[in-house]
Amino acid sequence: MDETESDFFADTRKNLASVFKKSSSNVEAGEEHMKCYLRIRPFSDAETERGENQECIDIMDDNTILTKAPKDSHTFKHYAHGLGKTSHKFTFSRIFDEDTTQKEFFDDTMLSLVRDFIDGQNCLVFTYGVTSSGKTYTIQGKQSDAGILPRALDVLFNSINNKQLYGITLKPKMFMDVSKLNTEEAEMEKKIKERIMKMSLEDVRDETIVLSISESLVDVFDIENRIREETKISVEDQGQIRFSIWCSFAEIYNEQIFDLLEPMPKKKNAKRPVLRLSDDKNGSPYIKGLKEVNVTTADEAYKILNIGQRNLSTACTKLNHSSSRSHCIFNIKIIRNVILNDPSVCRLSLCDLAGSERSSKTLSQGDRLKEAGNINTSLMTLGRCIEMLRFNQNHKENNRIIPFRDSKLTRLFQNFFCGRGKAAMIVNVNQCASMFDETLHVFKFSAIAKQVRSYFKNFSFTSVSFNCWGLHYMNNYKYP
Ligand SMILES: Nc1ncnc2c1ncn2[C@@H]1O[C@H](COP(=O)(O)OP(=O)(O)OP(=O)(O)O)[C@@H](O)[C@H]1O
Repeated sequence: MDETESDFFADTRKNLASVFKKSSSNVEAGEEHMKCYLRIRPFSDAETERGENQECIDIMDDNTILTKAPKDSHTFKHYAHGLGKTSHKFTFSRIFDEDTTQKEFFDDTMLSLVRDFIDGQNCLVFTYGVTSSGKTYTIQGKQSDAGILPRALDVLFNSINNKQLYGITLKPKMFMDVSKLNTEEAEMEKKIKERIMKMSLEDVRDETIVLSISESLVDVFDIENRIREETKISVEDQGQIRFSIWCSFAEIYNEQIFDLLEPMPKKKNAKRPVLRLSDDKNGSPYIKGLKEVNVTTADEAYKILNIGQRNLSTACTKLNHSSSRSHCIFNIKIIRNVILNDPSVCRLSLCDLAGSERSSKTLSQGDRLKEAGNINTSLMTLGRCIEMLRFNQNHKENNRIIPFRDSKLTRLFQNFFCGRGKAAMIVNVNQCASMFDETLHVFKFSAIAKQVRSYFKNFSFTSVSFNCWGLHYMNNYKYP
């Protein structure tokens, strides 16, 4: 190659690299402590009547609370026997009191993550708290007052509205790969979507599992009348880009994974198909066979959420009639198709964890006890992973194995904790005196979690390769 030619290629490479860089993603690589938000829910009338308000939680400022053990709690009794303390101080990235509206909560916590997600970052948000503490209310909310998930969907579609990829030509696969679809495959995808969208209440009527439909979902199919989030994030600086959005919804129940977009089996005693975890070529775990549905509007995505919610198995416990006994993970994937570039994928996962209380509190028996045991196993594993992550970050020379593989939940979270995304935790609490000991556990868990640093990379930029005029660009990603 003579000098002029090599100059030409060098210039071309430079130009393309700048196009590539600009249009692929705006998110910088970095490191930050995992955001840990506390949301305190108001007392219900019944709780007030029962005398649950004993001023156990005192909000000192935007970041600090002081807990005071009520007289009937184990914590207080231990103290009376000379063990421990009656009051503890905890800090959070931000504390939201009982008067915080859904809109305020979304704007101050989730909106920046949605911005990162639209810019190409993988993000995980999970709620942690005892049963009836407001986890589902925070994620899903009500039709008239949406939680962070429907609002995130609105912001996403408001932002990419006129920049959607036409037709179903690409589909996400595995953790964050993408495949090209031929005409037949595209037709198949359309049919799968039509089938899912047609699912209605009738499909779950015969179900033998106890199903409890949350009050927030009574009018789920009156979607046109829902209140929408109007915020929009500009994508103009992302160059010539087209977006394609895909959703999936999974449930982990008794350490088994189910597709919430799979119709409930009609026959009595028929079992729901169990899905398995698999690793992609980068070692990233993903749920094999989980249906991913192409959605073109926020309303479609919202309908998917509600269809999945209807399929969700719930068990009645003494504490909360409609208490959710499973971990539910709603995934949104964006395929970013940039001119001169291979498509790339980023994902936002929102996980509504099962209640963190111990089984004795919920008077669980038999199957319910097994259920509660498994919930606690995965939450305990999550606790151990978070503790080990913190240990490893403070002992770089003496790293220990993080037990991600000990539960399905932690395997799925693994990527977000290991440099392939950002994670944020929402701690939900009620202020009931009778739940104080359990709530204190939640605070102690969050005290460790908030010390974990998340390393994140601009993954969509670093993992993409492209070919042009014989040039080949490939960036190998090294995990921190
Ligand atoms: N911030 C809030 N403002 C008003 N009501 C709330 C708030 N948070 C929760 N609630 C109400 O409290 C009750 C329990 O909330 P929710 O069902 O979200 O709890 P949960 O933590 O998801 O429980 P589970 O783990 O059993 O599913 C619901 O009736 C919900 O509407």
